[in-house]
Amino acid sequence: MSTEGKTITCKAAVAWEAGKPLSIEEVEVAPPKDDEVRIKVLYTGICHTDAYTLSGKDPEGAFPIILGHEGGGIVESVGKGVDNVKVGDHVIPLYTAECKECKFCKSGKTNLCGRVRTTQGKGLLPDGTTRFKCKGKDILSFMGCSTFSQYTVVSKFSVVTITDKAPLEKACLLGCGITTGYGALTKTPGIDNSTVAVFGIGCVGLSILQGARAKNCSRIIAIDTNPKKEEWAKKFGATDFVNPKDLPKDKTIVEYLIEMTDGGLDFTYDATGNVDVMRSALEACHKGWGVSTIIGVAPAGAEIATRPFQLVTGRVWRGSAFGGVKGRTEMPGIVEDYLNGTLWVDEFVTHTQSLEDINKGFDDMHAGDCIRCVVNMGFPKEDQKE
Ligand SMILES: NC(=O)C1=CN([C@@H]2O[C@H](COP(=O)(O)OP(=O)(O)OC[C@H]3O[C@@H](n4cnc5c(N)ncnc54)[C@H](OP(=O)(O)O)[C@@H]3O)[C@@H](O)[C@H]2O)C=CC1
Ligand SMILES: N[C@@H](CCC(=O)N[C@@H](CSC=O)C(=O)NCC(=O)O)C(=O)O
Ligand SMILES: [Zn+2]
Ligand SMILES: [Zn+2]
Repeated sequence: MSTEGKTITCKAAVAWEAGKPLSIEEVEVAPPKDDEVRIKVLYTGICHTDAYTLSGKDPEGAFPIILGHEGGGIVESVGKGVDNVKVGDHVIPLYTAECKECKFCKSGKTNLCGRVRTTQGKGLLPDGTTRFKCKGKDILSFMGCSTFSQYTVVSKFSVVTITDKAPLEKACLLGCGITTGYGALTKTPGIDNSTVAVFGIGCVGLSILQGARAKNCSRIIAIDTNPKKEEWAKKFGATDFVNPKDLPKDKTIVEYLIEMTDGGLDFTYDATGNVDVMRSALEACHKGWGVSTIIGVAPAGAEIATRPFQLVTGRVWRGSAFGGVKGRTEMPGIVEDYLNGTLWVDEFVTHTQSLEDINKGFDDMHAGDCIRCVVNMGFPKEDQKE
C-alpha cells in the first residue's frame, strides 16, 4: 500500500537532551512538502560530529533532535517541484546542500550553499518547520539530514541520486567522513607529488591519506596519539607514522616534523578537532609556502591561536567543509571512484549495530579500535525498496 501523501509512523533514535543516550521512539514523519523529499533510510554511519552535538558542545546544537548525517536510503515520495530525484532512487542525503543557483553555488569558489543553511542550523527545513513529531512534540532535524530515523524528509537541494550498483550499507559512509577527507586532499590546488602530514587518523584522516596516495604525494606522514592507528595509517598510504607521545622529552611535534622534512611540510591537515593540534599543524608547514587545512570541528568556545609571524612568513591557514565537494554534482563521480577501487570504503566499516543498539555504536566509536560503525535501520532485504 502506498504511503505517498500520508504521515508515516516509524522508529527513530531521538536525542531528547544533551549528554543523554539516544532513545528509540515511535515518531511521526509528515509527508514531504513542495521541494522536499522523503527518504527511507536503510543504513547510517555514526560520525564524531553526531557525538559532538549530542555532548552539548555544538553552539548550534538544539534539542529534542534526530541526529545522523551519514546515511543511505531510497526515495519513498517527493513533494511538488522535485525533479532531481524520483521515487525508488538510491540516494545519499547531503548536509552540505547544493542548489546550483545561489551566490555561493554560482561562485565557482566554494562548495558551501546559501540556500538552506540558515534554517538547517536551527534544526528546521527551509520553510521553517520540521516534519518529525514524537509524543506530541516537534522534533528538530539535524544538519538537514536526520538519518537516525527510518524515514526522514530533506530539501531537494540536500540529496543526490547514486547508482544502485553501490551497496548502501557501505556507500552511506560517503555522506560524510570519507568524502570529507578524500575531497579535502584531492581538491587541494598544487597537491600532486607534495609532502603531506595528517593529524588524527580516524575516518577523516584515513581518507586524507588515501587521497594523498592517489595524488602520488612524495611523503605522507600520519600523526596520532593512538598507537593502534599506525597499522591503519600505513595500509591507507602513510609513508611514516609519528606518535607525539613517543617523542624525546625535549622535542615538540612541530620541531620533530620540521627536522624530518628539511624545513616543514608542503601541506598539513587537522582531523582531530583539537585547537592545539591545529596550531601544530600550521606551524609544521614549510616557511614561505606551506598550507594547513582545518577539518576537525572544535567545541563551543575553543579558538585557534598562533604568532602572526607564522602567517607573515608565508604559511597559509584554511579550512574545509565536506571536503570542498559539491554533493549533487560530484558525488556520482566519488561513487565511481569507490566502485572502480580507487577509493576504499568497505574497509572503514569496523563495527555494525542495529537501530535498537545505536547507543552501543556511540560506545564503539569511543573504544579506540573503531573507524566507523554502520547502523542497520531495520528493514529486511526484501523491504529495501521504496
Ligand atoms: N569539516 C568537516 O566537514 C568535517 C569534520 N569532521 C570532524 O573531523 C574530526 C575527525 O573526525 P573522525 O575522523 O570521524 O574522528 P576520529 O575521532 O575517528 O579521529 C580522530 C583521531 O585523532 C586522534 N587524536 C586525538 N587527539 C590527538 C592529538 N592530540 N594528536 C594526534 N591525534 C589525536 C584520535 O585518537 P583517539 O581516538 O585516541 O582520541 C583519533 O584517532 C572530528 O572533529 C569531526 O567532527 C568530520 C566530518 C566532516
Ligand atoms: N555547528 C558547529 C559547526 C559544525 C561544523 O563545522 N560542521 C562541519 C561538518 S562536520 C561533519 O561531520 C561543516 O561542514 N561545517 C560547515 C557548515 O556550514 O556547517 C558550530 O556551530 O560550530
Ligand atoms: Zn560527519
Ligand atoms: Zn546554493
